[in-house]
Amino acid sequence: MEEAQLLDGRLVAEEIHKETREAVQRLRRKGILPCVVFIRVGNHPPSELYVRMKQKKAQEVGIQSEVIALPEDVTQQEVLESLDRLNQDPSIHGILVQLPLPKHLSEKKIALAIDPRKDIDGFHPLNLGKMLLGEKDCFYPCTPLGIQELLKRYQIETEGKEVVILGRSNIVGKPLAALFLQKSKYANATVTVVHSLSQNIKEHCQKADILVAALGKAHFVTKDFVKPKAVVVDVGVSRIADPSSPQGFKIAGDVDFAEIKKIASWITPNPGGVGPMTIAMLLANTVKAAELSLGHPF
Ligand SMILES: Nc1nc2c(c(=O)[nH]1)N[C@@H](CN(C=O)c1ccc(C(=O)N[C@@H](CCC(=O)O)C(=O)O)cc1)CN2
Ligand SMILES: [Mg+2]
Repeated sequence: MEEAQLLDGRLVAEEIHKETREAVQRLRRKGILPCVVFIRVGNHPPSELYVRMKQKKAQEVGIQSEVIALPEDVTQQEVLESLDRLNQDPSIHGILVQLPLPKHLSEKKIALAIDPRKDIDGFHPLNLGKMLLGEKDCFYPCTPLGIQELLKRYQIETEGKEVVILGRSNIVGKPLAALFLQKSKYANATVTVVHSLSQNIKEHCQKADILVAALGKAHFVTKDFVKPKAVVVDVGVSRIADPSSPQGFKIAGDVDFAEIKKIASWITPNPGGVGPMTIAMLLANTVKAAELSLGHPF
């Protein structure tokens, strides 16, 4: 059997960044300079890396950005005060608080404190609710949006397909299920969400035409989970020990790529699949926020 073709997230993300750069130029001609603020709390090396990556890409597409690095022991009140100030500032279009947060901070209260019109992560309950209803004048979470966009750019149809999602996180599994259920192009799927308390996990996965692994367990999905010719999307990232690498670790996806690429029809590499798409959609959402600030309230 032929090997799976790659769903190249890096390549597609670059295409999207190019479109974003053009949109930024159009906004600049109208006197709007899109601007995003990234808030990071404490010292969490992966978060530091992801925020740096976001900032670098923002700069490349012409979006102004600022990072606010708050100490590990910042209080909930101080975070809320920073958000309040950013909400009030009309020169700022997008606000993002990098997750995960230290235990003493409430992700829920923080998501709720971001003005939904600046919530480029799409984590505010208003945006999540609107997404569930299929509204468009809102923000969808970037990883689910990136997965759908990746399938779209490779013209992989989802209509009527069995989509199985492994993992029910608030930032990937749950919103992705809502997205694929919509009555729209690159949705209209039959969606199953499988999680740690599900029974017969492997059997559910074996039925998938499109299998999305988002549980964060290195190489959990082995080839016996995958139907021949299925489309496999690998979201999870784990850092696993690797004495041969200078950092002492390497990135491992949820999927056993080497084995599954022999039976799938399409597969995302990891790294180089969903991750870059997440950042591309984030900057696209930032442009959307700047466009909405031109006077389309929601
Ligand atoms: N506020 C948010 N927090 C988090 C989100 C999010 O969407 N909003 N998602 C993840 C982390 N994340 C973005 O923030 C993210 C993770 C990974 C990548 C990425 O491009 N990874 C590279 C590999 C990089 C490496 O580790 O060496 C890849 O997949 O190729 C982008 C974004 C949790 N927090
Ligand atoms: Mg889970």
